[in-house]
Amino acid sequence: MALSRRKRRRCRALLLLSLLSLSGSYLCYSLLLLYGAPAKPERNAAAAAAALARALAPVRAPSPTAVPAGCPPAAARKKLLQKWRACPAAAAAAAAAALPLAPVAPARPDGQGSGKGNGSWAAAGAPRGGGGGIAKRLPHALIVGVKKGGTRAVLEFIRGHPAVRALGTESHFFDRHYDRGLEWYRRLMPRTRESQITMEKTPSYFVTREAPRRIFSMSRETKLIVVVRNPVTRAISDYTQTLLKKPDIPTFEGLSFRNRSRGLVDASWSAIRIGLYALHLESWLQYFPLSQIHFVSGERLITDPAGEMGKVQDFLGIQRVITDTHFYFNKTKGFPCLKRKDAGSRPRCLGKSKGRPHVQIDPEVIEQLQDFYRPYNVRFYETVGQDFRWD
Ligand SMILES: Nc1ncnc2c1ncn2[C@@H]1O[C@H](COP(=O)(O)OS(=O)(=O)O)[C@@H](OP(=O)(O)O)[C@H]1O
Repeated sequence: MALSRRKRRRCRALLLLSLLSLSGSYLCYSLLLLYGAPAKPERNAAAAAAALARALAPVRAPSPTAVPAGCPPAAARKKLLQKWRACPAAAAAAAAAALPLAPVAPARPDGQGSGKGNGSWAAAGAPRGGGGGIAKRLPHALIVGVKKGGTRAVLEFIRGHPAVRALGTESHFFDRHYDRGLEWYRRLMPRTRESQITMEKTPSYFVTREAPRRIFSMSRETKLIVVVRNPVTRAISDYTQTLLKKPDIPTFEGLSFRNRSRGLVDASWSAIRIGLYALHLESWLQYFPLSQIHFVSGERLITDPAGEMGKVQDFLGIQRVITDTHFYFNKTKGFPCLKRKDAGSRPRCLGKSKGRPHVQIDPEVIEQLQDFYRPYNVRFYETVGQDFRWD
């Protein structure tokens, strides 16, 4: 009798155990079904391609249908831009939703990258190569453009931050030297602690078709900075530089137009082509969400360097260390310069090739080019959710 009671107890225990294991398996399967559903990257990629094609096809006559869901359509350009400013989160969300791969950096409320000081850099983007101590690491953030936008100023200003180390020269890895391999690239970098950000700037990346894919394959977490400037002023700056190197080149007007009287602009000339920001941005948005790209206004960088650099620091997720106290306006140069660090050191202005006088251009030519760029600019403002006021 006592034995059969023991047997019964054992049976009950066994029954209980089987029930528990069955419930456990059921719970696991439910969780798998709930969260583990495989993504459909091909469909997302196709949707991204379609969304981008829709957004960029009517470059000459921007259509309000390009406004993402959540932002009411508007007919007038000004209104359209106001709407975008009113719902930047929707703009960022639409851009992110159209992308083939999920964004890594958390979106800021203004749709411009990660939140201010949101934890250590290492947490936001693990350094690659070299372990935890002082080592050369692949860049976490890149200034990818644009040529003559003010990229040197941004790099020189940000490298004054103790959490940033930057390569001083342009490596041209992702456009000219990609075949040398990532290890070659890494070796070019300055040594950093794990908590520091490694940066590099090469402005030609922005217009290099393969650059977004290559940078993405280095790390999808790479933060991208683009310094943009009125495309007409940028083109004149670019031309001024070329003219100094090759004084025999044709005039700016001659290179800008295929037929000036008919207003046919030659967009195959690189000085003009680089300024078609909306078109170049298309390639980047196929790989990176808008929240991972920060746009610096080249104009505000001159009038309010601390303000623009504050936003760059927020984007990088580092403390606002570079502030008003770091800058002074150098009247002789006509540009902001970095203050002396101590009484013995010299104030630091950028070199002679930065902020030089431009070649004089006929105001009518400037107006024609402004007209040419206007729809591209509008498309660019719409895509990034910011009005750079180049008109
Ligand atoms: N603080 C300060 N000092 C000097 N220059 C400044 C500064 N901030 C922005 N800029 C503008 O930077 C323009 C050069 O842009 P980049 O550095 O991107 O040129 S480059 O592509 O690396 O050649 C340069 O263009 P130009 O004025 O045409 O020379 C400047 O207008």
